[in-house]
Amino acid sequence: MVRRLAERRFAAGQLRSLLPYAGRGLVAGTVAVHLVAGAAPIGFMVGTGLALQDLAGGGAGGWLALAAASFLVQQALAPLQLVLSRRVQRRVDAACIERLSSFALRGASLAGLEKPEVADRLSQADEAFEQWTLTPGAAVEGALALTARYTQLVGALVVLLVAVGPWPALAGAFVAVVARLGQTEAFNRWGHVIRDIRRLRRRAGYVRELATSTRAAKEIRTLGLVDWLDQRYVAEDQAVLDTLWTSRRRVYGAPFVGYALAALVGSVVALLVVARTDADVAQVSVAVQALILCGRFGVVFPEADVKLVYGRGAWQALLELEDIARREGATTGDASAGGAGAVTAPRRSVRLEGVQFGYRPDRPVLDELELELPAGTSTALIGVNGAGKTTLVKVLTGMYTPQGGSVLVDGTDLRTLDVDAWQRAFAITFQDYLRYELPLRENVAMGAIAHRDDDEGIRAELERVGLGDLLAELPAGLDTPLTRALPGGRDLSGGQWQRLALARSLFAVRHGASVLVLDEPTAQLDARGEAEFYDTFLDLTRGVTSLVISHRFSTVRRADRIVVLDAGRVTEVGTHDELVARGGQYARMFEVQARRFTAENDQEVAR
Ligand SMILES: Nc1ncnc2c1ncn2[C@@H]1O[C@H](COP(=O)(O)OP(=O)(O)OP(=O)(O)O)[C@@H](O)[C@H]1O
Repeated sequence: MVRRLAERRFAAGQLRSLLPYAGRGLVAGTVAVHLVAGAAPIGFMVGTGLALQDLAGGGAGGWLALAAASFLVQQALAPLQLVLSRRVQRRVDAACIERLSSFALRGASLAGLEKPEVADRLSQADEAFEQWTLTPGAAVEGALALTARYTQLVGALVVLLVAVGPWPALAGAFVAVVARLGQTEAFNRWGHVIRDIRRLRRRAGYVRELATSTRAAKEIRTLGLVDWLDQRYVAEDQAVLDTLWTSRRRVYGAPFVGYALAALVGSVVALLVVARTDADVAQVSVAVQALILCGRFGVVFPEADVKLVYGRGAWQALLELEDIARREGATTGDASAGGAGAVTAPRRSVRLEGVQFGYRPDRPVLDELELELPAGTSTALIGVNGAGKTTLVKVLTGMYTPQGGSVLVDGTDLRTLDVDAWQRAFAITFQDYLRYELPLRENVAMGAIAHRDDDEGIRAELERVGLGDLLAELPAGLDTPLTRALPGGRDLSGGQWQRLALARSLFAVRHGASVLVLDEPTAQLDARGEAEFYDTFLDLTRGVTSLVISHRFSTVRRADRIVVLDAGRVTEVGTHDELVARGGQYARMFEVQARRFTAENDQEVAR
C-alpha cells in the first residue's frame, strides 16, 4: 500500500513537471472552466430538487431559473473545455516531441540507440505520438479534466451534508473514494502491463510495417513471402493479445470485484441512512441524485483515464530514455555531455591511438588500433567483410566512444571536444546512405542543409557525379520529388542514388566539411561510372582529409596511402606500389581479386 501510494505520488509529480509546457495562463484558464463545468450539474441538481419542493407552494420560478442557467452553462462550456484541452495537449506534445527527437538525434549515442531497452522505450514514446490520443499531452489534458469530476463530487457531498446530514455524506465519500481507488489501481496496473509488453508490440509492429510498406513489397512478392508474413503477423499479434487477455483477467478480476462490492455496500448503507432520516421528498430526491454521482466514481472517465494510463507511460518512457542518455554520457565521457572546444577542421592529423572498441565486451572489433590520417591527404581502407572498417569510421566520427585508447584531433582527445561540431566537419557517404523521399534539391543539400538555396552549387555537384543528364530530363528539375509515391515524382536507379549520395557529400565539402569519408562509393556504379569516379577521385579529394573504404582495388590504388585492416588492427600501410612490392596481404588480395576484376572492367569500359 505504501509502495503504491509512493508510486502515485511519483506519477503525479512527473505529470506536474509537464504543466509548464502548457503555460501557466492556459492551465489556469482550463482548470477554471473545468471547475465551473463541474459545478453546473450540482446547480442543476439543486435547482430541480428545490423547484420540486416549491412547486407545492406554487413558487418554483427562482429555482427553475437556477436549473436552467446551470444546464445552459454546462452546454456552453462543453466546446470550450474541448478547445482548451486540445490546446493544452498540443503545447505539451510539441515540447515532448522536441525532447524525443533531440534525444534520438543528439542526446543518445549511436551505441545507446542500438540497445534493445532503448529501442523498446523509443517505440513506446514514438507510438504514442503516432496515435496522438495517448500522448503525454493527453495525460495532462486528462488530469486537468478530472477537476470537473472532483468539483462535482465535492458539490454532491456538500448537497448530501446539507440535505440529509453528515452520515450519508460520509457514506457517499466512502463510496466515491473506494470506487475510484479500484478504478485507478486497475488502470495503474494496466499501465505496467502495457510497459511490459512493449517489446512484443514492437515486434508485431515491425512485421505489420513490413507487410504494408512499399519498400519491402518488391522483395516480399518476388520471394513469395506473403503467406509466411501473414502467418508471422498473426502469431506475433496473438502473442500480444494472449498476454493482454491474461493480464486483463489478473488486473480487472478479483481486486476489482472487491472494490466494487465495497462501493456497493457503502451505497446501500448510505441509502438506508437517508431512508431513516425525516427528510422530505425533495431532500430525498436530491440526496439520491448526489449518491448516484458518488457511485459514478466507479466507472471509467473517458475524458481522462485511458489517456492518463497511456500518456503517462509514454512520458515515463521518454524520461527513462533521457536518464539512460545521461548515465551513458557520464560513464563513457561522451563529449557531447560537456565539450571543451569546437573543432571544425584537423590542421595536422587525426590519429587513432590504441583504440579498443567492441559491441560486446568479450569481442573486440577494433583491437589496440593505431592509425594516422594526415590532414589534406587521402587514405584508402581495405579489409575483408566484418574486419571493422565501418566501425572504425563510427569511432572516428565520435558516433561510438572507444572503450580504450583515444581519437586525437591535432593531438587533442576527442572526448574533450564538442562532438557535434566535430561531426559537422565530416562529409560521409555510408554504404547504407538514405534515400530521402524529398525533392532532388534537398536530397543533395542534406550535405549542408543551411545552403539549400545554393542551386548553382547543387547543379555543379550533380554534374560532377554524372547526373547532369538526369537533371536536364526531370520535368520539375531540382524540385522533382524522388519518389513515385508523390505526384510528378520519379524514382532513381541504384547507381543514380549512389551518385546522388556522392553529390551530397561533395556539396558538404563545397560548404566547408573538411573530412570526406566514402564507404564503398562505387559499389553500385557500372563500369563506366566507376571509371569516371576514378578519374575524378583525386580531384574530389584534393585538399581534404579523406578516407575511402572499398573492396575495389581500382578505387583504392588512387589514394595517397592504403591501410589494410585485419582482425581489428592495421597490418599494412603504404602506397599501392609499395604494398604490392611487399608481397603481403594486400598484394595477395590484389592478385586474387583485383586483376581479374580490373581486366573485366577495362574491357567493359573499352567497349
Ligand atoms: N551495431 C552492431 N552491433 C553489434 N555488432 C556489430 C554492429 N555493427 C557491426 N557489428 C559487427 O562488428 C564487426 C565489424 O563490422 P563492420 O561493419 O565494422 O565491418 P566492415 O569491415 O565494415 O564490413 P563490410 O566490409 O562487410 O562492410 C562485424 O563482425 C559485425 O557483425
